[in-house]
Amino acid sequence: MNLEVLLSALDYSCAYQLHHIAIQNISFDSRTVRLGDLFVCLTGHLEDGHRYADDAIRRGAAAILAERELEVPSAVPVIVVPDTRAALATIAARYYDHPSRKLKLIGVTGTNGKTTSVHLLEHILNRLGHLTGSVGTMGMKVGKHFEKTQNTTPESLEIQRHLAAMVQSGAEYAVIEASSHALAMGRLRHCDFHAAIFTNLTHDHLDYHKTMTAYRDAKKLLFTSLRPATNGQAPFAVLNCDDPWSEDYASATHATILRYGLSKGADVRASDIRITPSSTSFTVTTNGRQRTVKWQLPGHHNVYNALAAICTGLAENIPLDRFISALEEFRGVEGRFDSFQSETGVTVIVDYAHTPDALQQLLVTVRRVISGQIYCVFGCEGDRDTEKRPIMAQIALEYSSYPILTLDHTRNEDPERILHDMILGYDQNGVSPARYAVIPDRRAAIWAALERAGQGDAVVIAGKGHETVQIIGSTVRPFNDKQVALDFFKHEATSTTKQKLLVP
Ligand SMILES: CC(=O)N[C@H]1[C@@H](OP(=O)(O)OP(=O)(O)OC[C@H]2O[C@@H](n3ccc(=O)[nH]c3=O)[C@H](O)[C@@H]2O)O[C@H](CO)[C@@H](O)[C@@H]1O[C@H](C)C(=O)N[C@@H](C)C(=O)N[C@H](CCC(=O)O)C(=O)O
Ligand SMILES: Nc1ncnc2c1ncn2[C@@H]1O[C@H](COP(=O)(O)OP(=O)(O)OP(=O)(O)O)[C@@H](O)[C@H]1O
Repeated sequence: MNLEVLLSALDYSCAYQLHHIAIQNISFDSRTVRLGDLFVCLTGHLEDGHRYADDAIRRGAAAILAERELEVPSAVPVIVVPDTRAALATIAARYYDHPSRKLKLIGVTGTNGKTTSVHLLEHILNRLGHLTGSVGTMGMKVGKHFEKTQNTTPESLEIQRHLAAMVQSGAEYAVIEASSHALAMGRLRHCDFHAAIFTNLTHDHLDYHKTMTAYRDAKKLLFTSLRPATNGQAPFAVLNCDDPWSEDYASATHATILRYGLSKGADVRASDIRITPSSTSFTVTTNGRQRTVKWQLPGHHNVYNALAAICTGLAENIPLDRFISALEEFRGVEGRFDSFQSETGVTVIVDYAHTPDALQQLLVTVRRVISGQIYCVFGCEGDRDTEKRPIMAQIALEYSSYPILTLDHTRNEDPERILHDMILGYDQNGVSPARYAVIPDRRAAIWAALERAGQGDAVVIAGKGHETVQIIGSTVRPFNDKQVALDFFKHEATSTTKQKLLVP
């Protein structure tokens, strides 16, 4: 694409004429630059992309987009803008020809439930014959094409590339997770949202946002970026009316609002919720109509996820009965309440709960279906929100029979420090060490819980869900909670067989 055309929506300064330069591609990582690319220097948390302009030029960059003049070795134009991250979003949308305008783009935001909601909507829309694409924690998907994503909500260039791939594949809907980091960093600028869904706002990410108000305001950006009515279709916002933060979002948007929840004022309301070990059922009331829903996803929190999806179906004029039938077939997302029972009658539940609210919802749900002991193995991530650590440990103590505190990804933080933060409240409140265990090695912690558990008990392994690695310092080692639990039972079975063989 012609560079001057690409930059036409930006205010920039540059000592060179640009109209004769054609660029092949855009990159914000020098390591991926190829001949003829435009390299965009981003200031990161660890590195400053401006330091890599030379590297990008060595690899063939045709031009550099930066926030300041740079001494570059050859006659490569340096284009200066005040904010390269904002500029990247603008040119990415231009480069891919504004793909979000050609899709019904649905954004899901909230502390918990984004991934579940995106997968649920994708499943239902597909079942009803609509082609969709999705982006989130589990990756980017359109049709049979799948790509891993580094972030829940990738950088703007990646987002626009994914949306363009969806348009190319003929998708009608794009359903994407809108993380608060992404909204705050402007990764979703120039995304023309048709709908915004809010799940909930509870304690998380205060390392980044510092205050709950700033965290709320980041999410608000999704509601202020809903597009104007297009082709006679009004944008809509779906809000959880049982969450007090919802009204802030209601007042921030011009879109049609649909509210869901258990309270009387909800447009889509659930009542008569029954949770059994194998299913959850509830009654949905909307527009004076009632319908019973029975599905496999456990817990009140998943009832909320279902209600948010039903609001979306209503706003899209999808007949309620058809929508609910498709919803009932949804089997959940890998690593979210992923459970199995051992031959010895122990229920193992692997779940991605890594926030205080998610952990509480999880343990409350487990208590409803398990009458025996509940062993809860979990850790808190290093280099992330430290404030939530003692809160989560307190929740584990209150809602499980026996917490086993262990490590999650420690990243560059001292593991001792993380565990110290977690048990801070226990120490202050004089909790007896007999009521919990601290086993830093995650594998040993999971095995210790499984060794203690007997028939009718549950072992809840929280925090890492579907993940397949554990990051300790700069080492990324393969690790999957479910596999570790399965290994335990395999080991048990082999040692029992060996013992039998040894008995004369
Ligand atoms: C802390 C943070 O937000 N980091 C994000 C950031 O990376 P960074 O700032 O650390 O990048 P950096 O390493 O400092 O490098 C700065 C720039 O120099 C460039 N560089 C660097 C080295 C080199 O040799 N050449 C080069 O060009 C890099 O490509 C980058 O453009 O920019 C990267 C590219 O966009 C992101 O992938 C990365 O997300 C990391 C993985 C991350 O964990 N982010 C978290 C905080 C996050 O955003 N999470 C939310 C979800 C959270 C949730 O809901 O649970 C998300 O949406 O993912
Ligand atoms: N609506 C909800 N309310 C509270 N907790 C929920 C809700 N939905 C899911 N959870 C809990 O949060 C965990 C993570 O769910 P999910 O992956 O859907 O959320 P997420 O918002 O995508 O999380 P992340 O942004 O960290 O990837 C689940 O395993 C479950 O324990």
